[in-house]
Amino acid sequence: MRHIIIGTGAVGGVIGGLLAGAGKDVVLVARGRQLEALRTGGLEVTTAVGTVRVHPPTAAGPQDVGLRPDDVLVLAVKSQDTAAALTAWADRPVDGGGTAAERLPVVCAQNGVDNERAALRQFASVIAMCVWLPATYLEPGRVSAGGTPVPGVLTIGPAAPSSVDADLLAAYAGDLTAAGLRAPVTADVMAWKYRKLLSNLANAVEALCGTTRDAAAGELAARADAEGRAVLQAAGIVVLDEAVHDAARADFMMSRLPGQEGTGGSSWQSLVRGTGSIEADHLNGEIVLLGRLHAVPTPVNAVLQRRARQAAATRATPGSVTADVLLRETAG
Ligand SMILES: NC(=O)C1=CN([C@@H]2O[C@H](COP(=O)(O)OP(=O)(O)OC[C@H]3O[C@@H](n4cnc5c(N)ncnc54)[C@H](OP(=O)(O)O)[C@@H]3O)[C@@H](O)[C@H]2O)C=CC1
Ligand SMILES: CC(C)(CO)C(=O)C(=O)O
Repeated sequence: MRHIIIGTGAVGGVIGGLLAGAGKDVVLVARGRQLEALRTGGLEVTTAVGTVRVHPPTAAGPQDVGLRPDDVLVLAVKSQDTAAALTAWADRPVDGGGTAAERLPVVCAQNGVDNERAALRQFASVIAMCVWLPATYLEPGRVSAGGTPVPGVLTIGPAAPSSVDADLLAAYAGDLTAAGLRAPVTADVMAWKYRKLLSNLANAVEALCGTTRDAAAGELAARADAEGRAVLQAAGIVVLDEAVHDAARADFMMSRLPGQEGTGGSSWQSLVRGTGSIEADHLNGEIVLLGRLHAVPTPVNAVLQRRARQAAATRATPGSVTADVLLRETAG
């Protein structure tokens, strides 16, 4: 099996780097300064276990890769970049005949719940991954993950019934496990991802306010979560049972590494890097969309979605607005 990591940022870098460090066949797809750094110095991955530096082959896009029947396409771009990435890879020929969309599995190593739907529109075989991996893009060529006792827990399963061969899923989980990650396989992975979506509603709070830890930011995050739960219930969507969620998380700490305590999650990192876009349309925006479809008001997620999008577009840094201001806006 060869792992083609499409989007070698924080999550893609950690997963691809650990796989390469374990001797697995990996191709790192990246762009800009990250691609230059990977080509000149390789990729450094630091976890609580230690640091590895790996030098797998790199690619700027599908034009640089001769696809093989044993390839797995691992989508690790932010959700707003999913459609472009899928379209770029879908119609590429695979050795022996057929296209990537017909023959190769896609793994959505992403937050949110709409990447799988986008992938299933084009690819026949889609693996969903619930990513518990506190990963940081430190600088070009360097990433880290602070989870303990393993860097991350990556729960995987078919994104749609019968869309994934069971042997392939087991082999993929085996490679992740060999890389030092935990990779439980489950038939109800989308229920795990909807539960994770609820946690990720606070990503925008952290990015906008710089923290989720003070009282007002905590209240904002709690209200976003309550709206999310009401919407998912109204939509009849199955969310992972809280007891199962807590048990699965019991011995796993989503910590940051020493010296990186001041860093934040993926949306916070988007603002710090000034990438100009943020994932809120696919996180808080998913709740807003479902709220509209099922007539459940979502004022808190709507404010977070709009404010996060504006903050990214104006290159605002984390902490540009207080939670009190946002709470007042949600009141109308
Ligand atoms: N970071 C974390 O701790 C966690 C993140 N996640 C989820 O994982 C996903 C990835 O997040 P994260 O790793 O933080 O994001 P990053 O922004 O760190 O990494 C994504 C990378 O993909 C690159 N990219 C985008 N489009 C393409 C493309 N078409 N071809 C090649 N490279 C591309 C980006 O380049 P550029 O910078 O130029 O845009 C960037 O380097 C998101 O869904 C996120 O929510 C889930 C759990 C934890
Ligand atoms: C849970 C968390 C915050 C881990 O970093 C995450 O999923 C993210 O950064 O998007």
